[in-house]
Amino acid sequence: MSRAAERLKIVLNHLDRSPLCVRNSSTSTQQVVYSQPHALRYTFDNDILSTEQRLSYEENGFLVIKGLVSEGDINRFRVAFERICRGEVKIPGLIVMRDVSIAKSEFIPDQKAISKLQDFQEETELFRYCALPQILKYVECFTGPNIMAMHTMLINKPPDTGKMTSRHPMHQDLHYFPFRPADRIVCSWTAMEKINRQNGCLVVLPGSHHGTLREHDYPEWEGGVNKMYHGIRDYNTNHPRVHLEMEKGDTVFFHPLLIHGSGMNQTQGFRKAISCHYASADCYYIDVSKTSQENIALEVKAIAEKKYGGGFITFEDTWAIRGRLVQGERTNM
Ligand SMILES: CCCCCCCCCCCCCCCCCCCC(=O)SCCNC(=O)CCNC(=O)[C@H](O)C(C)(C)COP(=O)(O)OP(=O)(O)OC[C@H]1O[C@@H](n2cnc3c(N)ncnc32)[C@H](O)[C@@H]1OP(=O)(O)O
Ligand SMILES: Nc1ncnc2c1ncn2[C@@H]1O[C@H](COP(=O)(O)OP(=O)(O)OP(=O)(O)O)[C@@H](O)[C@H]1O
Ligand SMILES: O=C(O)CCC(=O)C(=O)O
Ligand SMILES: [Fe+2]
Ligand SMILES: [Mg+2]
Repeated sequence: MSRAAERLKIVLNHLDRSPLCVRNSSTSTQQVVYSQPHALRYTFDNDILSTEQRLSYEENGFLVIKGLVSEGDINRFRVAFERICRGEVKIPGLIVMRDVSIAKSEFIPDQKAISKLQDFQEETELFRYCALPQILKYVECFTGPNIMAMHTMLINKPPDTGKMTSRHPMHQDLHYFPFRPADRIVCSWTAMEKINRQNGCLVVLPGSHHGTLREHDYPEWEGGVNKMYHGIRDYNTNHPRVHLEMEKGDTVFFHPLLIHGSGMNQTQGFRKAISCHYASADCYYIDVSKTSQENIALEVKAIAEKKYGGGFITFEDTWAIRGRLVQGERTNM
């Protein structure tokens, strides 16, 4: 092999790209096949993940860590959530969502049932979740050392009213994000109680993160769909599914292209989970106009304008305003 080809091999090897084809100057095109294990593009090696865990995330697009968040912390998040439900605190930027079947009904037992809190970055107690050292340790394996908490949620999936509106359609979270690269974004999602098929656990399509971002829109569901619950219309229903049944404190980290959703809550309890989407602060914003993300960008812009007035806020701005640095330096986002 020529010196240049040798160097190219070293550089590309460093960039984790294999196998590759290089032109050998002296003879014809030749195939260079590496003998090292398959290149890892989704994770960094910082001594937290075992090789098995790295390979599993690379292959499946998610990783469950058992018992990562303590009972004490979860109980504190629950107390903070209930104070918000009772209207005892006013948090700037917080969005309180009710299930559409309740919001649109005149005959409801509990007017106050809250299905989701969104954007709790200004609520100190809940936001503590996003900065828990044991969570950030894992997040760093996916994002690298400069970490932004971009989106926060506490999901309180209500008992289904019979209209199946407690379901969350199959989707990719990247649909909502005007920043890239996707591989430097990760969601952490922690069960605040035992979560199983009965109360509507997460359902994932392992390996679907290897695909591209798909078109999303409201599903055609008879009983109605919650605002912004877009789904993928034509995902492969034969793709193997995994139901992530989890115990209180178990945490799943997953890639923003992983196709996932959650089932109907067939119990009488409110199924609770807390989550944060992180991105490397080195990510960059993209303009999503005229892409498949334009539909969600217009919806989010409309909500921001209704809340804050204007006409000057871009979809990217709505993210830059909400994002908070949780580790390292705010280099770009
Ligand atoms: C500067 C920063 C600005 C930031 C703006 C932020 C905008 C929100 C960003 C959301 C981005 C999501 C990113 C997620 C990334 C991860 C992927 C997660 C996927 C999701 O979970 S997306 C689902 C979450 N969706 C939302 O939170 C939607 C945002 N919420 C809302 O728009 C409002 O809360 C809502 C739902 C419209 C309720 O508004 P409100 O005005 O408070 O409620 P009213 O009771 O007055 O009802 C008005 C009107 O809306 C109907 N309604 C109420 N609830 C729902 C519902 N859940 N689904 C559908 N429709 C609903 C209600 O019946 C009324 O209808 P009318 O026909 O009577 O007018
Ligand atoms: N406004 C609300 N909207 C949605 N869920 C709520 C609201 N207030 C409380 N919750 C949640 O609903 C669930 C049931 O609350 P509820 O007050 O009925 O019972 P509890 O607090 O578990 O027990 P207790 O009977 O001692 O009050 C709890 O998990 C609570 O976190
Ligand atoms: O049902 C849930 O808890 C998670 C739903 C979800 O995937 C999301 O909000 O992005
Ligand atoms: Fe999601
Ligand atoms: Mg109570």
